Amino acid sequence: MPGKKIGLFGGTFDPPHFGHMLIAQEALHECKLDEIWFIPVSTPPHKERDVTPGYARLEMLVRAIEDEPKFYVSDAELKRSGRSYTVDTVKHFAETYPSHEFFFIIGGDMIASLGEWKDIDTILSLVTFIGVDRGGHTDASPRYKDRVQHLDLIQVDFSSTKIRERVQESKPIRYMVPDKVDTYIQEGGLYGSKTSVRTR
Ligand SMILES: Nc1ncnc2c1ncn2[C@@H]1O[C@H](COP(=O)(O)OP(=O)(O)OP(=O)(O)O)[C@@H](O)[C@H]1O
Ligand SMILES: O=C(O)c1ccc[n+]([C@@H]2O[C@H](COP(=O)([O-])O)[C@@H](O)[C@H]2O)c1
Repeated sequence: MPGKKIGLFGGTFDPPHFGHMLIAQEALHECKLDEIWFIPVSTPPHKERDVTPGYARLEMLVRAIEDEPKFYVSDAELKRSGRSYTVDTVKHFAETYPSHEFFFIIGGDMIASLGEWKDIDTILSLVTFIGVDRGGHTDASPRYKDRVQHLDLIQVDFSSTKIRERVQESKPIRYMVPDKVDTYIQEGGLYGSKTSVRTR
């Protein structure tokens, strides 16, 4: 298989939103990547709250990327039990696809915490980070600066937290998430949504 430039995009995606999609598209274009692989975590390494079951987050991602031929979803982390450490994931992909070049996309809020990631030196030997501005957080510690490529994007102040809150408050989330994700949330009663079954 000829070598490709792959942007790995790990996240909780609870739910996926247009902030995620915009970042993925911009990284693809600006960094001249061939594909983006979205990787939903099984259990987030640094978040303590309960997350929506993996199968539902995976299904939302599959629906979100359906029309974009260069976007893929990987269930590599969902298939592993325990916390989803990035080092295990990038080792798995580097071994499985030795001719590919891997990048790992992260929001600005995560860049500053790279020093706390499990086995960060191994990760840095296998991927280059693509860091995207988010609410003014952008700086990597000097130790990792030359391994993080910065992408200056239109900033979208969306978060999954905000979307979950809006659903809970019965506020619309249209134009914040892909329509198919919105439908999945409403039909499945996710995040406390009151299902709007159209019967009279
Ligand atoms: N609007 C955004 N701008 C820049 N980066 C983002 C944005 N939303 C998410 N990201 C980044 O995408 C990755 C996955 O994010 P995640 O799935 O945890 O979404 P989130 O919106 O941060 O979720 P939550 O609000 O539940 O913490 C992380 O690296 C995060 O920093
Ligand atoms: O491996 C780690 O130590 C580590 C620590 C914090 C975050 N990550 C990864 O960063 C990605 C975004 O995380 P999150 O919590 O914002 O969804 C996701 O793929 C996590 O597995 C990884």
